[in-house]
Amino acid sequence: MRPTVPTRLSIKGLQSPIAGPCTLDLQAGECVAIMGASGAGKSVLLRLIADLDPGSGQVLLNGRPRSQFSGPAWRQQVMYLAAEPAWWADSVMAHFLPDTRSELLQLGEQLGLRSGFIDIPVAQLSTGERQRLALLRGLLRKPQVLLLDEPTAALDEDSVSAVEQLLRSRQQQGLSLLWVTHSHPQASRVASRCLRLHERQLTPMEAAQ
Ligand SMILES: Nc1ncnc2c1ncn2[C@@H]1O[C@H](COP(=O)(O)OP(=O)(O)OP(=O)(O)O)[C@@H](O)[C@H]1O
Repeated sequence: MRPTVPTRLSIKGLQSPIAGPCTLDLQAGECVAIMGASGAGKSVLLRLIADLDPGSGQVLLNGRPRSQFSGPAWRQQVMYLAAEPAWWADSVMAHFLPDTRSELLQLGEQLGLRSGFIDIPVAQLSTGERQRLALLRGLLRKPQVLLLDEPTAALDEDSVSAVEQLLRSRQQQGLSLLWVTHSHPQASRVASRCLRLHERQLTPMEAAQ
């Protein structure tokens, strides 16, 4: 008998005036891609799941309702990574805990960030460098679910591969991903299932179309 994979995130009838009602189960270590036209509501849906926008319906993490978490505790576990990440200080390290410095350097190298990136003011990093840095900022907080909003939109091919490889290795450790992308090839590379958001509803689609 195959071992049962636990349900990591369970979404039931989640909706706002813009998206839903949506229902979806995400298993531990699973990646589900979400596609859909510009303006379909993909970012809104991720923000609803992260409890960043008001809505109704149920979201559970490992069977525990979101209502039992504080907002910050929920978002540390079910983390939204925006397409345009926010920065609140000039220095890179101000966005990370001091004891994560060596892991940050090692992961930065793995993602192809230039040497010394840690000491460069955030504003002087390129868009693609900041996008990778935002991903590391999220990963180093050890969430159980990452809600990824076009995480490789600003990246060259090699960096896209490096990001996909790093996330795949985290999935093997149990991290679950909801991955918004406009790229069918990427959806078929990274996801076990692909859903389309259209007219407020999520429907299954073939990843490779
Ligand atoms: N806070 C908000 N209040 C009102 N309308 C909003 C808000 N945020 C987004 N919208 C609207 O909701 C719709 C969906 O926006 P959303 O950003 O989720 O689209 P998307 O599918 O992620 O698009 P893209 O692929 O271009 O990033 C858009 O029409 C947008 O203008």
